[in-house]
Amino acid sequence: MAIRTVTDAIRYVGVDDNTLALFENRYPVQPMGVSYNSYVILDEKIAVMDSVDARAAEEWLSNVAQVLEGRSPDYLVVTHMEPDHSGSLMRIAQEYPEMKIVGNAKTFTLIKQFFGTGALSEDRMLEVGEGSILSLGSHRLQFLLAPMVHWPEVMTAYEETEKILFSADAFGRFGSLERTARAPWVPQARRYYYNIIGKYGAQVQALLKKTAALEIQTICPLHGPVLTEGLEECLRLYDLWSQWKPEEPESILIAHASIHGNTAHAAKTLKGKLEKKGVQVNICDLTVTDLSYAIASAFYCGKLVLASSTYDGGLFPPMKEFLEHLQTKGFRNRRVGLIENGSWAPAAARLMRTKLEEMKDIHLYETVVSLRSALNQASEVQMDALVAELCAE
Ligand SMILES: Cc1cc2nc3c(=O)[nH]c(=O)nc-3n(C[C@H](O)[C@H](O)[C@H](O)COP(=O)(O)O)c2cc1C
Repeated sequence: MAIRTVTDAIRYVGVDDNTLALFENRYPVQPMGVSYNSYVILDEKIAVMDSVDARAAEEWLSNVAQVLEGRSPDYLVVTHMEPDHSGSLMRIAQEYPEMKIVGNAKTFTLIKQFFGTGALSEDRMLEVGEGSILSLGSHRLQFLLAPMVHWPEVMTAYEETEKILFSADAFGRFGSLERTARAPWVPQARRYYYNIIGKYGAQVQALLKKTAALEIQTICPLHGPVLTEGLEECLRLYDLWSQWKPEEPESILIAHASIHGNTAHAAKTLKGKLEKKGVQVNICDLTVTDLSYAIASAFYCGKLVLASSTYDGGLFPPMKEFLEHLQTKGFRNRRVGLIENGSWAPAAARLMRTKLEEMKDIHLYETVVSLRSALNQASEVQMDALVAELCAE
């Protein structure tokens, strides 16, 4: 039971999931867990804001019932239909047969796709659109559509009286409320943003333009803590991230994928040389680091050095996957240096370049460090030239 008070009239009834291994069956969420957030607005009319993953249905329904104290909700607002927020929709719909489901036209299409055309009777569907108002009494929800942030039917709701933005997945972060109560918002919000929403920067920008006109005192996202402090910083970062701008333009991430360790050694040597010049350097071993963390680190820095072994005439798979994931998430607007290794026919630099050339606004440094098995005098000269280029701008 994790009922929390957002304001006198608004309660958090979401559920922590501390046992899920992979969010979206892909992104590790251990040991921090994840929360499926849901809120109840108590007024003359009662609105439940979103449901939760089916894994958490029982606990959520019990939380909702406790807050309702015998009343029935009038509305379930569905900000989007992704199953981690809609998996319990039919359960609550059955529990409270008078309750209407509030969504936009696309929401109802998806409800029919997920649950069948006859799952909800037409008279239970209350369709809203851009700017629609749902009055609950002293609370009024104004709907702002946010298509493709990051599903087509996403909408947010601004509660005008208490100046609360129910932001759907925007401003969410990994980490259950219990386990990450004192953790800073930014690191897991960044990893969540770039991996889950990152591709849709233009659509996030469109949403930010709409919210800029609102006075927002609280943001209630669908994962992670309710945001009441430091909102300006959260909004600033979302503005930056959604334009694919680095947080630290001068910082360098060295990401390496090495089979037997020689390429990794070269990457570490480069790190040492750069640090001697006073540069802030992060290093990431792609063979042991989960992609979602590597992606977040790459977007954080303005400069990236990729170091990869050649593998059967191709890229060593951890580097290949990293580049593909970067591309999917819209990686752009960065300066990139290359280190390749190959014992008989190195091809990694050419292959990395080809992939990077498919991305927008990538500036490749002229010097390529090409190793034949291990770093030697000749390749170290190349490395020093790359260091000079990396430090020149
Ligand atoms: C399965 C396998 C395939 C490889 N394929 C190539 C290749 O196609 N071309 C090449 O030049 N080197 C190839 N290599 C050699 C690697 O690139 C070699 O490990 C590298 O030169 C040394 O760097 P490392 O210690 O970082 O792995 C291959 C090595 C392995 C184990």
